[in-house]
Amino acid sequence: MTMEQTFIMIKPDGVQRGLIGEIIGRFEKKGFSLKGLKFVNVERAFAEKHYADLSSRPFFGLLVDYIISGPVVAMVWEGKNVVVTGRKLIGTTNPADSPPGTIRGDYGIHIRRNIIHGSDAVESATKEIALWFPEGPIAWESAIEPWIYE
Ligand SMILES: Nc1ncnc2c1ncn2[C@@H]1O[C@H](COP(=O)(O)OP(=O)(O)OP(=O)(O)O)[C@@H](O)[C@H]1O
Repeated sequence: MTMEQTFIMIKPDGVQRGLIGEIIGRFEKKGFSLKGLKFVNVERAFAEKHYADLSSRPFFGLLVDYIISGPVVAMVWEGKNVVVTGRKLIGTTNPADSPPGTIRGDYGIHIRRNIIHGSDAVESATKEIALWFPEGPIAWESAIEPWIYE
């Protein structure tokens, strides 16, 4: 069975605040499967490419400054409806509108420092995974899959 994949990034504030384990734990405990993981510092040009769709927005420069301000955790997660469900685990862009129980609702306050990124559609997930993981995700099958899906 080919499963949907999404690109998830723990932003520099999430790393600095010690939320890596918490965030990975939420995706893991939900039943999603980790298919790629790297801890990296990104260069300005790379961050601009990742956020190219937002280049005309007034906050673009500060967004790029923020993303390159410290290391990030780049991940590929796999599972049924992982793009949409992953965004639900994350919450809405502004943490103030994000209910408790979501990652941004539980841990964020400021609209830019919202801890985590998740692809917003299957097509952007494919693009972002190719950008961040040109070598391709890791192919493996989790032994607990039969306990998560029927
Ligand atoms: N009005 C704003 N002011 C400042 N920063 C913003 C604003 N809107 C968005 N951002 C920042 O830019 C990022 C990308 O914005 P986008 O509209 O794609 O939101 P998102 O899809 O919820 O977030 P992401 O793409 O990071 O998952 C946001 O996560 C946030 O860090």
